[in-house]
Amino acid sequence: MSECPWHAPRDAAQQTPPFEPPWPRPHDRKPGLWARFRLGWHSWVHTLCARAYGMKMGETRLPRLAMFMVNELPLVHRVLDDAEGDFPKHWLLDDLLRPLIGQGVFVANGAEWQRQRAMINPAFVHTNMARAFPVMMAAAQDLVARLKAMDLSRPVDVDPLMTHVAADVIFRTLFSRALTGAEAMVIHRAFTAYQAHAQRATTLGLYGLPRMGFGALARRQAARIRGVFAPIIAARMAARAQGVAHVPPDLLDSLLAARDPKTGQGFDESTLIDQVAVLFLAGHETTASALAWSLYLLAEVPVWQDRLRDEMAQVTGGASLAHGHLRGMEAMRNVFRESLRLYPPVSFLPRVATHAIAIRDKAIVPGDMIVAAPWLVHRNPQHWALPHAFDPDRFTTPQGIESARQAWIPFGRGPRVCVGAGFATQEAQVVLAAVLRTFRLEAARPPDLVSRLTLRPRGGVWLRFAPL
Ligand code: HEM
Repeated sequence: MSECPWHAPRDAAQQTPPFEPPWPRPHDRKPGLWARFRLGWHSWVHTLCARAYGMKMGETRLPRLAMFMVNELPLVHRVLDDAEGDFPKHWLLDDLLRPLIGQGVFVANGAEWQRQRAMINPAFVHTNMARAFPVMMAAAQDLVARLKAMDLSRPVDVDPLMTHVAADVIFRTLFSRALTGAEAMVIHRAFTAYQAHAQRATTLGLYGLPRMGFGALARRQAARIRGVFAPIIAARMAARAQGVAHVPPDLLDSLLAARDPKTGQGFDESTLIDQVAVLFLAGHETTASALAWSLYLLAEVPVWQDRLRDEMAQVTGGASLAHGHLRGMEAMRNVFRESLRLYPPVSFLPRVATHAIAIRDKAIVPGDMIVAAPWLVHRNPQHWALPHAFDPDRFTTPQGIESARQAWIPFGRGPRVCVGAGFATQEAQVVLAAVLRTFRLEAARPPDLVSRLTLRPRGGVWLRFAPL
């Protein structure tokens, strides 16, 4: 049997030592309350000490909150798989996100969550893979055109470019039109500022301190983001009221047609904007971050760029990418998986205890926060060999496949698992393919990172692009 080039055994010269991309070095000892406040003001992963990465469960007491971090797999699974509703989403998420997404499906709990899901589930037909493929291709081609039009003699920050392409994909899926450059800029800037203000407002709240206007600043940025799509929704609702149908129907149409199975009621305008905001934000911010990190990792390890180009050539035979090719692009999927492992865009999943419960030796009381953190689970040496190293091939070994099943949770797991995982993976394949087929990448400098609502590069991801 001839050897498949992208499953070939690793070339020792190329892979040893494996590349270890930047991550915040942990503290030797758990920082004290004031140090945690100062560090957490910017980014929660910067508060972690070395022991946290291998611990089974940790406890942190803040003035307004007791927080338990679960890191042992059975506990992580118990919290996320929660069938009894013992661990619904924590109010902290609601606090962080309400100005942006109201009480949309991402933060709702219990019967209200079930009602919203029943209403919006039919709309997910628009995120069907074959249907979404041409939309993704069009957005990826526009990205390449934007790159070609730039001055490539200098390093380029791919962070806003990835926000643009990911927001463009979800915008086209929702509204059947491309996102403009001006809209993309508003969204990127406003969301970056929103994350900083919301994080500060919440941190102050957790320490029992006044919010010093950060809540109002966050609300202002949220209004700028919602202002991008509110007029589109209002116009579509007005047209519908006059009997003018949008052809062909898109995700927004399906949300407009959604009905509560019990009452037959649709969404009112403000709740509809909330749901659109959930899909828009959940659907692009995370994917944009994952794409920026994927490009950075590929830029640092050029041998992986070559492997992906070889894989594409093999699978497509040099033709343009078709939906049917994606299945065969396993190395590409593994690069994306590894990027999500190292830099999970949703780095912590906060839940709240609804009743008194003992976990290990901890007595948890109602209202305590229980966190499962993809950031820690993905870097726990008990689950992953060389956990801080970039090694997409780990997903092809029996041990890696088992780790992926148990300890790879970038999309969460259980009843609240991400509904867009397949969509995001396909989108990543399409965008990475379009970039790698056109350019050779080189990292200009290692990026810094910051973890707030999402884990993002700080100060941009600066790469050099050389046309192929
Ligand atoms: C790399 C990209 C993505 C990542 C890493 C990601 C991650 C996640 C995670 C971790 C959750 C669960 C949160 C929790 O348990 O607290 C989630 C939920 C969700 N995601 Fe994603 N997501 C991505 C892309 C998308 C896309 C493309 C869409 C839509 C097209 C989407 C829509 C949603 C929605 C609606 C929920 C809430 C589901 C519910 O609670 O019923 N996500 N996502």
